[in-house]
Amino acid sequence: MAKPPASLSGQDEGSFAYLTIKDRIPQILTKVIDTLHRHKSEFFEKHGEEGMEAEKKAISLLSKLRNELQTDKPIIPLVEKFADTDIWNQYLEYHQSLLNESDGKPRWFYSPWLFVECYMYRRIHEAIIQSPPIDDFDVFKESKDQNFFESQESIIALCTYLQELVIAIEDVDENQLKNEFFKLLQISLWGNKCDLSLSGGVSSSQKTNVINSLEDLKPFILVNDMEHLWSLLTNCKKREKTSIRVDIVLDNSGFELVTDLILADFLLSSKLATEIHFYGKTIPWFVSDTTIHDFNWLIEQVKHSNHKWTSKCGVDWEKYIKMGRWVYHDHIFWTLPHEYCAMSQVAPDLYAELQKAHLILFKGDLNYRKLTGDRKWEFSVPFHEALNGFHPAPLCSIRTLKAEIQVGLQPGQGEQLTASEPNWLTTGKYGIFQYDGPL
Ligand SMILES: O=P(O)(O)OC[C@@]1(O)O[C@H](CO)[C@@H](O)[C@@H]1O
Ligand SMILES: [Mn+2]
Repeated sequence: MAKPPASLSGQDEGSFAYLTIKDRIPQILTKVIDTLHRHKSEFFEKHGEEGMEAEKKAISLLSKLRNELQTDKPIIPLVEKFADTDIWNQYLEYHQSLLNESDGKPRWFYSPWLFVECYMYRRIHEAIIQSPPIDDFDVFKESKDQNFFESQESIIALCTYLQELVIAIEDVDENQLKNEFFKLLQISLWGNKCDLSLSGGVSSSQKTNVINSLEDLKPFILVNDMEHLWSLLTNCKKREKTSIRVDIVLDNSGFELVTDLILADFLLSSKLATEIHFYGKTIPWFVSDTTIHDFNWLIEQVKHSNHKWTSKCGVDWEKYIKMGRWVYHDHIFWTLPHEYCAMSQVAPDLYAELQKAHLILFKGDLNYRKLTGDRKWEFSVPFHEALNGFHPAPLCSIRTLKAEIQVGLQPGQGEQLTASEPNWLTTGKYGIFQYDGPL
């Protein structure tokens, strides 16, 4: 197989990677520092003087980090001892070994963007865990929760839609069922527009009812493999009958997570699947990504809604978890900097888990970057090739485009878009359902 192309990186001045490292990441760091400041009295109430000292320590570590970044200092090893520390430091050494002597050390604007951006979030976590007793503070929790509350109207509309569908599901014919499946897939796709790291942590919630916009948004789906997903699941149903497992590698909490849970509920209610496995992040990640706390918190909120159909969703979701029909998994691999083609080597247990799925849905932009290695692929390279050997089970990326990477387009399609709309890759306006697996 030919060597994969070079990584996206901050070396390319003016690129989205460059602008992210130069502007967006420092902005996120500043916001984190501000969040800690604002929680000062809460830390004092909870932990007394010690809490205040911890806040100071975390802020000084984060200010140091911001300075390292802005002056393009070398990437330094992690110092604390956490479950993933050695793997991170080995990864850093590996990148060091790739450089010639004249290149110096891995640096913020020089090394692969995927590496330095993941490293930044890991260093934020390091600053927090080095600052007990506030070492379990999630610096992004507030904005994730705010996104959920600001999206209330859309959430209620979606929950109502789902419950009305579920009541009638026995009478829905095959064609209608397919139509509903496609609708809920698209809702989950456009739910990915709402991540908070793209907006530099500034609120980005869903205020309109997305169900009514689906037809208008269709032209913006650049790769649409929804039919393959339908064939795959209906064929599984015809053949296997007993168990059909769909795994969802989650992305953002708040509104996007609701759209994913609605889809997951529909898969069970329609019997297109019999069990759903979710994967979240073990540490706060890329501002809005889902941790187990966010997952449980959101279901609890939905359950206690004073809207009848919304709370019915929460009650059902909790029941699915109790029955083991919904299973949540944690794994440190998801917050490492590795491309997914390295998973079978770095996290063979996780790879083996994913192999049990009949279909894996990868939500969001960062998952796409890791699936394709965040490299400068030509737009027309087949998705299968860009996956570079990562094929645990049939899989599909459901992503709105928020980074300068896209494969599997028709010849000339990417170039045409670039000519007419220079920012098409990074605004989240376009989306894909990109499938890889047997047809
Ligand atoms: O994975 P998500 O939530 O869809 O997007 C994460 C994201 O905002 O972070 C990166 C830049 O900071 C971009 O690649 C991408 O837009
Ligand atoms: Mn995200």
